[in-house]
Amino acid sequence: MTVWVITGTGTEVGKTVTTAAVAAAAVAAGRSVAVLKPAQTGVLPGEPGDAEEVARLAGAVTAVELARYPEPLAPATAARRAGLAPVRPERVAEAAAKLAAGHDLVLVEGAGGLLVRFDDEGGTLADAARLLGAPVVVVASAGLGTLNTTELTGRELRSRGLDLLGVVIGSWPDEPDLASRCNVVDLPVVAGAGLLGALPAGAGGVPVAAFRAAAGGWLAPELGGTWDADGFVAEHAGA
Ligand SMILES: Nc1ncnc2c1ncn2[C@@H]1O[C@H](COP(=O)(O)OP(=O)(O)OP(=O)(O)O)[C@@H](O)[C@H]1O
Ligand SMILES: C[C@H](N)[C@H](N)CCCCCC(=O)O
Ligand SMILES: [Mg+2]
Repeated sequence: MTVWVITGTGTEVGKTVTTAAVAAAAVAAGRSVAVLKPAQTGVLPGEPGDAEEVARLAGAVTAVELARYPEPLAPATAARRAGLAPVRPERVAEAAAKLAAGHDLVLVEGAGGLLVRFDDEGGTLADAARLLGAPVVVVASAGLGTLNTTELTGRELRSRGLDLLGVVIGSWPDEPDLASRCNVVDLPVVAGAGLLGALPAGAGGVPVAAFRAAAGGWLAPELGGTWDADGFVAEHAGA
């Protein structure tokens, strides 16, 4: 039973669509998969959250959300303002471990970036990853600005004794600019870990059959796919 924590260099970088691609590749390989979204914010009761979006895109996965809060804010802030109980890292770890007992692969998607707080005591996804002893995948943006946020995230993971599996570019543009093309070389260097995939921009919006058929081609073997980092860099690295 494997647990991977999926964080990002921020919000809207492509964590959900990357989680869905990893789940889809695992399901295609005959593995049982669960996705856990500890704290979903910015959605109302009845609206689909990230866990449901992963299930929609990836197919037969167990989708679990521990709490949801109406305002599109950090979970700690949203919980406080809603007068609702926050999610604690200990509960996240407990829920993930329980899912791991019944699934080959458990994917835990954070909210926003690594240090976004679940609660007002400073509990974060990093604390849950530590409790689980689970490695972490960082989803990063492609363009200018990503080197700083990726290096900061990698340094924080290592300072906490967490294992950084690697970096996935959550949305690779159709027409990558110079910074994006240079970043494919520099991202693994500043992260101190390999580039493990690149999802094409808009991947979350393709028909699900196409998503499931293509997902493995966006991810490196370390994440269950066939994507070749060296070939991608050779094709796109900035001239
Ligand atoms: N089905 C879709 N169709 C088109 N665009 C989408 C779709 N799903 C996501 N996106 C876009 O892709 C980008 C990344 O969204 P995504 O939900 O993956 O971010 P995230 O990192 O998971 O954010 P969060 O911190 O809220 O979990 C956003 O700009 C979003 O609007
Ligand atoms: C609402 C958004 N889609 C995410 N669910 C929460 C992102 C919190 C980011 C907090 C911050 O880093 O400022
Ligand atoms: Mg998400």
